[in-house]
Amino acid sequence: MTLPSPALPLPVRWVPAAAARPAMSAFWWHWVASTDSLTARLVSAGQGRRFRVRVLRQGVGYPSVDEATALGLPLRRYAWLREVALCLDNTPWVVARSVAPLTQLHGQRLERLGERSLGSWLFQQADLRRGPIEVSRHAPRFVVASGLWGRRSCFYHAGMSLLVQEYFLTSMADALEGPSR
Ligand SMILES: C=C(O[C@@H]1C=C(C(=O)O)C=C[C@H]1O)C(=O)O
Repeated sequence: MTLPSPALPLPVRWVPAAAARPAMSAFWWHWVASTDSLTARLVSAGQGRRFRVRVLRQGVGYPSVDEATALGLPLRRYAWLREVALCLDNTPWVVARSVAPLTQLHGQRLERLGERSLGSWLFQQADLRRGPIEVSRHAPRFVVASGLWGRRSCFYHAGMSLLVQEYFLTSMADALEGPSR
């Protein structure tokens, strides 16, 4: 019998936010279920700490199976991928990975964002729609730091869909004196 290679990542299991709520403190529910800009919320919660988007990785690649499924994209189709750490005073509070099918970009040069927040651009788009928020307790592959809750949702703008996954780190709970769940 051949065992699956340990190098193959397990797919991350996502559930609707409401299904995760009983296991979540009110503190984290407030962060996880919010549908406005996380960037804006972090700036405000930072209380004068300097907010910075640190780009960890950006470019063209293949989405994972669960990412492709969330976007309704056939497997092995190229996408634009962006992984960032959202930092306050240089401490990462959230890590995020965004995935957009290449064929839907219609000339949008998202790499030009650089260290500007994707959220601050997205939330300026008048036609922006956001799909339902899903939650996971399992750290996705792109997260190396220890985290508490992950969430994801798709944004839709000008014929483009963009899956945004955000993982809240223990450093954020520590800084805000929030609970660990
Ligand atoms: C979607 C938002 O944008 C945030 C900023 C990101 C970036 O710059 O890559 C990625 C995900 C989000 O955490 C938001 O602010 O709500």
